Amino acid sequence: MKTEHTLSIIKPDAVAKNVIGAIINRLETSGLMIVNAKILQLTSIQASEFYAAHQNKFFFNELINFMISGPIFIQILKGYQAIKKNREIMGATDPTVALSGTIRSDYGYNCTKNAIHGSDSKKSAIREISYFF
Ligand SMILES: Nc1ncnc2c1ncn2[C@@H]1O[C@@H]2COP(=O)(O)O[C@H]2[C@H]1O
Repeated sequence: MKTEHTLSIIKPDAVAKNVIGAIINRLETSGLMIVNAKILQLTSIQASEFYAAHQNKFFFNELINFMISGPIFIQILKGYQAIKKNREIMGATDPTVALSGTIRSDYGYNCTKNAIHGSDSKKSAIREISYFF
C-alpha cells in the first residue's frame, strides 16, 4: 500500500478549547505527518460546499452553523494508510460511543461538536484536499 494523503480539520469546538497542539501531537505520535496547514474562518457557502454530500441530512443546518462559528485548523496529513489510520485515531462520529483514548472521545461533546473531521475515503480525500489547498 502506498503512502496516502488525507484532509483533517480541527473543528471550532477544539480550536476554542485550545487543544490544536494536543490533537496534532496525537496525529504525529501515530506516524502521520502534517505536510500543509492553515487556519480559516469558513463562510456559509464554503462550509455548505465542503459538506455538500450531507445537504439533505437532518443535521445539515446545525453542522454548517457550527462549522462557521469560529476558526478551524485545516491540515493535510501524509502517511502509510493515512486515511484509515487518521479515522482510527479520531474515533466514531458520536463522541459518547467513540473508543476510549480517541480524539473524539477525549475532546468531543456530541455528533456536531466532535472536535475533528477526517476524509472517509480516497475519493473524498482528493476532493477535500483540492477544496482547501
Ligand atoms: N447524527 C448526526 N447528528 C449530527 N451531526 C452529525 C450526525 N452524523 C454526522 N454528523 C456530522 O456530519 C459530519 C460529517 O463529517 P465529519 O467527519 O465532519 O463529522 C460529521 C458530524 O459532525
